[in-house]
Amino acid sequence: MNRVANGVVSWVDPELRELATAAPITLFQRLSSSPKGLTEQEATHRSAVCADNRLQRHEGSVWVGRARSAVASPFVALLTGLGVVFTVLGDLRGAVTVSVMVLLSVVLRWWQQVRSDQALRGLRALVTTTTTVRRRPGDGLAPTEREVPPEDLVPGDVIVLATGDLVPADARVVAANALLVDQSALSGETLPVRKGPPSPVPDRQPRGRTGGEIADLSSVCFAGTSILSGTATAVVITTGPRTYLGTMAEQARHARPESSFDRGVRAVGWTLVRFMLVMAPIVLAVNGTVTGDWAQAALFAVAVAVGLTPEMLPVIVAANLARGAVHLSRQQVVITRLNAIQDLAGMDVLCVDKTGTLTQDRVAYAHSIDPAGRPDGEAAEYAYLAVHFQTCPHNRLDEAIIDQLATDDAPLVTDAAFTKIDEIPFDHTRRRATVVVRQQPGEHILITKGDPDQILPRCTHARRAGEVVELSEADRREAGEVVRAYADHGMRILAVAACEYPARLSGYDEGDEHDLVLVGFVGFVDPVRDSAADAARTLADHGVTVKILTGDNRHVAAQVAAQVGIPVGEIVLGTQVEDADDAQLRRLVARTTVFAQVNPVHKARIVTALRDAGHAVGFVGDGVNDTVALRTADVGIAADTATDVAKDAADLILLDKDLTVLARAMVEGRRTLGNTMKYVKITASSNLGNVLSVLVASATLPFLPMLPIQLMVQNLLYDAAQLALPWDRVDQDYLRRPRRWDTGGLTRFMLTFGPLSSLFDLATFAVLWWLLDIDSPAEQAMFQAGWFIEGLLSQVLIVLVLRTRQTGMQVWTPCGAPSRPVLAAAVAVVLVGLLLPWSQLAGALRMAALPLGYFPWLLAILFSYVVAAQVVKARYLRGGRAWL
Ligand SMILES: Nc1ncnc2c1ncn2[C@@H]1O[C@H](COP(=O)(O)OP(=O)(O)OP(=O)(O)O)[C@@H](O)[C@H]1O
Ligand SMILES: [Mg+2]
Repeated sequence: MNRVANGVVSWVDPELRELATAAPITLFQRLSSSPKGLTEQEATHRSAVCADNRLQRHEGSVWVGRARSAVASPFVALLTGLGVVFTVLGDLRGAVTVSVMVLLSVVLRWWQQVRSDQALRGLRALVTTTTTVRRRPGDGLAPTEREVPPEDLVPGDVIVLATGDLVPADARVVAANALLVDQSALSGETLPVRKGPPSPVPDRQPRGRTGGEIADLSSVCFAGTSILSGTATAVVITTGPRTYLGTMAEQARHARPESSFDRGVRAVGWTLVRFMLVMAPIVLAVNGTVTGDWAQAALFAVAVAVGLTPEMLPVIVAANLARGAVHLSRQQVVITRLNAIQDLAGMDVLCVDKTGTLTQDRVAYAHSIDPAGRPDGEAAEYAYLAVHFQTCPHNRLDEAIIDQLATDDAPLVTDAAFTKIDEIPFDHTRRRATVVVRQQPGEHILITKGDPDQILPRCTHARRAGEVVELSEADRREAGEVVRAYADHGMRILAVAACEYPARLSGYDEGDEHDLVLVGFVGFVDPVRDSAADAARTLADHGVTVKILTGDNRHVAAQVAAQVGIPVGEIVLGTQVEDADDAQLRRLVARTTVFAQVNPVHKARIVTALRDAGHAVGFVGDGVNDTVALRTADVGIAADTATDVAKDAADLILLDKDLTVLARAMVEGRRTLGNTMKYVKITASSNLGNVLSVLVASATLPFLPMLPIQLMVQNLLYDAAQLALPWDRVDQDYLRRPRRWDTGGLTRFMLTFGPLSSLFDLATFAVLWWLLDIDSPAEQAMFQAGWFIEGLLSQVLIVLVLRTRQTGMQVWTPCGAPSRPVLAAAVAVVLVGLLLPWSQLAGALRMAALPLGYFPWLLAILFSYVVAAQVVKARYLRGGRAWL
C-alpha cells in the first residue's frame, strides 16, 4: 500500500517501482498489452472488470459524506446540548422544538450541499477533457490513435501525451521527447520535473530505503499532474481510485487549507456563540434572582441561548453560494470551486494574458519578409516546413501558418521532399521551436522559429537576395528596427532562421542552435477584441485594476494595452522579474501594469507578489504557461477553449470567452457576498436587541416575557423568511467596489441597531402592561403572544429596511426595494405569526388570543420603529461608515 503522510505521498509501492524500471518487453507482458495498444474488445472487457477511471468511488459516499459534514457542525452540537438540558429540566416541549430546529438545519444544509454538488458536477460535465489513446480495432489490425474521455482508460492502454495535457492515469513512459511534467498537484513541488523512459542501467537506490520518493520515479507520469512541454508515449499502469492521486484524494481534501471566506464564516459563528455564552448566564442570574424560580430561569436561559445560536448561518451561506453558481452558469460561467464566488467579489487586481483574452481568438498570417524588411516568401516557407514536421501541439501562430500555407498538396509535397530527423520542442521559456529535416542525403537542415529576441542573438549570418552574407552590427540593428516597426502596429512577429549540419546519427539539442542564418520574419495580425476596451472600463469602474502578463514582446504588449485603454507606464520584462528579490518585486508589481516576455514562473511570482501586498488577485489565462499562475491566484479563470491543464487549474471557466462576462460574474460574486452579509449583520443586531429586552423584562415582570418554546418558534419563523435572501437585490453602491467577508463593522452595527430594536420591544411591554392592563401572571399567555407577534414582525420588517443603505422613501423605489421573493417570504411569515395565537397551535405554544385593541398600537410601534431605523441609518452613514 502506498504510504501517505500529511497528504503527500512519500513512498512508492514496490510493484510500481518494478514496473517503473522494467524493460519495455517485461512491462508490456506484465500488463498484457503491446506497443500497438490494446484491442478495442480487450479494452471493453477490462473496463467491465475494473472501475471507471474516476476518483469518486461511488455516488453514495458523496451523499453519506455530505450528511456527515452537515451533522458535524458546532451549532448542531451546541443545540443538541441545549436540547439535553431541556430534557433534563423536564421541558419536553422545549426539547422537541430544539430537535425540530436541529433536524431542519441539518436537512436543509445537507440538501443544499447535495444540490450544489450536483450542480457543480453538472457544470463540470460541460467542460470536457480528452485523452489520446492508441488501440487496435481487432487482432492483427493496425492501431489507430483517437480521443477518448479519460474515464474510458484501462490498465494496459497506450496513451499519447503532449504539451498541455493532464495526465489521466498513472502511466509508465516508454518513449519521450523533452518531456517536462508539473507535479505540483501531487507533491506541492513547484519546479517541473523531467521525465522519460528509464535508463537501461537501473537507478541506484538510496541506502536504507525500501522504496524511493515519488519524484524519483522519473519514468512514471502520475494522474493529476500535467505536461508542461514535450511529448510522450506511455502505458497505463493503474486507473481511478487506485492511482496515487486516488489514494491521496481523501487526505488531500482534509489537507486543503481553509479559505479566507470559510475562516470568516466560522469567525462570525463563534463571535455569536461567545456572545450567547456570556448572555445566557446573565439572563439566568437576573431571572433567577428576581423570580426565585431557578428551574424556570434555567429553562428560559437555555431558550435565549437557542435563540442566539446562529444555526441557520451555514444554511444561508450555502444557499447564497449555490444560487450564485446557478446564476453564473446562466451567464456562461462555470464555477469549479463554490467559494470562488466570494473570492471573485473580493478581487481587486485582474491579471490577464494577451492572446485570446484581450485579442481575438483568431491570429491570422499577414506576410513574410526578409531580414531587411522587404517582402519575401522564404521565411514563410521555412516556417511552414517547421510547423509541418513539428509534433509538439500547434498553437495559434502555428495554426495561422498552416491555414495560410497548407494548400491542397503542400503537405504531400513536403513529405515527399523532406524527412524529419529531430525536434527541439517549443517551450515558454525558450520561446522558440526547432525541427531538423533532411532534404539531400548527408545533409541536415536545422530550422528555428520564435521570438526575435531569442533568435537574433543566435544568428551570425543572414539571407539577402538568395545569398548568405555575414550579419553585421548594422544589419542586426536594421533587423531589430523591422521587428519594432511591426510590433508598434500591434503585429506579432516570429523570426525564422536555419543552418546546415552534416548528417549524423546522434540527436540534436539546444547546443546546436547557434551560428544560424537569419532567413527573415513572419508577421501575424492579432486584432484586439471589440469588447475588450469596454470590459476593461467596466472592471476599472468597479475598482479592479487590470494588468497584462504576456510572453510576447514589449512593443506588442504596449500597443495592445493602449488599444484596450489600460494605462501603460514602465513596461517590466521577464528578466527584471527574475532579477528582483521578493521585496523589490512587491514594489515593482505595485506600479506596473504591463509585463512582457514573462515565462510561467515569472507569471506566478508576479501573482504571488501581488497577493503578498494584500491584493485579491484574479488571473485569466489559457495556456500551459498560465497554469502555475492560475493555481497561485485567488481566482484562476480560463476559457473553455483553454488547454486541459489550464482548465484543471482554474476555479472559473468562461464558456463564452469574453472579459465582459467576467466583469458580470464579478458583480454577481459581490451580490452573493452582499446578501450573506445582510443576514449576518441584521440578524446579529436583532438578536442582541432581543436579549436586551429579555434582560429588562426578566428584571421587572413577575412572569417570563416569552416562553422558551415561543422564543424558539419565533426564531425558526424569522430564519425561514431569511431563506429568501439569496434572491434579493443588492445596492448598486455595494457592487461598485471589491468586497471581502468583513466583519470589522459588525460590533458597531450590532451596538447601534440592537438597542434600537429593544426600545420598541420595551414600548410594546408598556402598551401591554399599562394600556391594555395585561399585568397579572394569569394573563401571561396573552402578554407573551403580544410580544411574540411584535418581536417577529419587527425583526422581519427591519430586514426590509436595513437591507439597503437607501434612506427615506428610496427604500421603496424600484432600485432600493426588496426583490419579490424576499417580500413574499416576509409577508408569509408575518401572516403566520399574526394568526398563530388564533390557530390550533396556540394551545401547544401556550398563547392566548389578543384583544383587538392591541393592533392599532402594534401598527404605531412598528411604524415608529421603521422611521426611527431610517433616521439612525442616515446618521450612521453620515459618519462615512461602510454599510453592510
Ligand atoms: N509556435 C511557436 N513557435 C515558435 N515560437 C513561438 C511559438 N508560439 C509562440 N512563440 C514565441 O514565444 C513567445 C511567448 O509565447 P507564449 O505562448 O509563452 O506567450 P503568452 O504569455 O501565452 O502570450 P500571450 O499573452 O500572447 O498569450 C511568443 O511571443 C513568440 O515569440
Ligand atoms: Mg497565452
